[in-house]
Amino acid sequence: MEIIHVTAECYPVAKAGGLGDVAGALPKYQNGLGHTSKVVMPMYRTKFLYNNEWDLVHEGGQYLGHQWFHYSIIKERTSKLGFDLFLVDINGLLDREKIYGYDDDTERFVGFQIAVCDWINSWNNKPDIIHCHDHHTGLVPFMLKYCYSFNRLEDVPSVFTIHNAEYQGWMGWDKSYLLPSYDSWKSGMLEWQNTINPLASAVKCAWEVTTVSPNYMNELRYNANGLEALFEYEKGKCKGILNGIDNVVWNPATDPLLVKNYDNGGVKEGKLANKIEVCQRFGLDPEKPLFIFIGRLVGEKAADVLPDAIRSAKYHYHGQACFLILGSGESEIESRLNALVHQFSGYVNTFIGYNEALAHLMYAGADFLLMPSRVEPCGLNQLYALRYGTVPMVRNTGGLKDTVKDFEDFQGFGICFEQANIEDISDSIGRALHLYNNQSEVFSWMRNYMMKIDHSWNTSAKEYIELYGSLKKDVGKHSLANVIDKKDNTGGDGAQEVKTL
Ligand SMILES: Nc1ncnc2c1ncn2[C@@H]1O[C@H](COP(=O)(O)OP(=O)(O)O[C@H]2O[C@H](CO)[C@@H](O)[C@H](O)[C@H]2O)[C@@H](O)[C@H]1O
Repeated sequence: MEIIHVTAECYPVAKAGGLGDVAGALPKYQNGLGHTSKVVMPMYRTKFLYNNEWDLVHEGGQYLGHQWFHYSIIKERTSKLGFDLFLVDINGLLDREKIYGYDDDTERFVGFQIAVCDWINSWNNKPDIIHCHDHHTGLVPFMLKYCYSFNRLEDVPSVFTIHNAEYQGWMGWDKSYLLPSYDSWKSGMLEWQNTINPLASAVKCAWEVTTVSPNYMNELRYNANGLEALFEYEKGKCKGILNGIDNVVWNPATDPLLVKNYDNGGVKEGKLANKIEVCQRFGLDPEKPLFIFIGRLVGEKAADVLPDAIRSAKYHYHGQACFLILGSGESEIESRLNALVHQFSGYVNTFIGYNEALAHLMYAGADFLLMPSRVEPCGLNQLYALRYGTVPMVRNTGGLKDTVKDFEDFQGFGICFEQANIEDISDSIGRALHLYNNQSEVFSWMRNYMMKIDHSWNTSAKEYIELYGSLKKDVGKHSLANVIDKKDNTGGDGAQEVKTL
């Protein structure tokens, strides 16, 4: 099958979080299964762009609202990432240093989606699947179905994967003119609660919707930042497929970013060498267990609770532990964490910013990884921690619940707790310290066991392929539904009409 992934991020081209990791790995594993999986994303001004060679494969133009824009599609010459990578260059709109965070992000990503649809529409063949990721690509399923210019693609199955439903890409109706002209009876397919909601639109229009873990799929029906009723209604076409990890990029035996590589056999010595390096860099004591947190410093990750939870643990357990936090986000959380560094110098330190190399070293050097997330659709950090022999400490939510089992349960290998509050986090740190100081045999068994768990993309890449296969079989059914849908211009939901066929 020929699959085209449409995404705003892809590691190592441009990554802001877990979406980049998934888009950089899943296509490679799908190609390994004998398919042709490709990635198309915006052309930002990144190191990857300047350090690689590119061929121009297409040029085109379209309207973004009333303004005509020209776009180019360039392809990385050697397919060195294990898949064909295409970048969309829209001069002045996409070619910026950051991925997100501009006032005109709405225009940027609508322009990107129009260019992608226009480009695919120009192919001689049609792809078997168009797989879109998160709200920045959420209007593509609508455009394929209802925008007149892309009519030819209406029978191409679209899959939409939700990496995080907290962010939905809301835009006011005053921006609807940005979209290519569409069947106005279908404007209901763009809307949720009086605004254009690209994530909701994708859930309505995509042929199949996936989330990045099964448990998160269930949770969305009662906690989806306002979209609960939609997920309940569309549950028939929604499925959770657990994320995997790229076992080549994340392998402690070969990772070039570590000071010492190790595998199961040498885990104790290997981790110690990396821990000494981390501790020296941040003025921490390598004799003490090292707890780390890596991620965006936002409420969703419960980063706001961290400063008080660490302070509480510091008092309760008399400074038996060291903490290192890597991340950036809300400035208030950043300054509260930095205040902690001054208060507990030698015990707590931070790196405020984004640093991929340091993240690898920290997964290798730490003893415990804290993930108290309030919302965690899958979570990759805990999977990296497992692979590097670092005990994950997670709140029982989303994908964390699907991937970590408490060490006091049968064959458990992590530490789980229920609430993202000071007490639960601090108590868990107490349990971790007890494990580290008094149960060394259990601790080393856990390290060995967790490093052997296979969380690579092998299984999940196959699950996606099976899903695509089932959609290909449905092409006839969907085309017929579209015909009926077009005759019945009531603005109703296409999914309902499929059921009545
Ligand atoms: N300051 C920093 N420096 C270096 N590296 C940093 C960093 N901050 C984060 N990272 C890295 O970014 C990635 C974070 O991935 P996560 O899956 O844990 O969260 P995220 O919320 O971004 O992803 C969303 O999408 C993914 C993918 O589907 C879901 O797993 C997740 O639950 C969902 O919230 C990891 O590779 C981590 O090491």
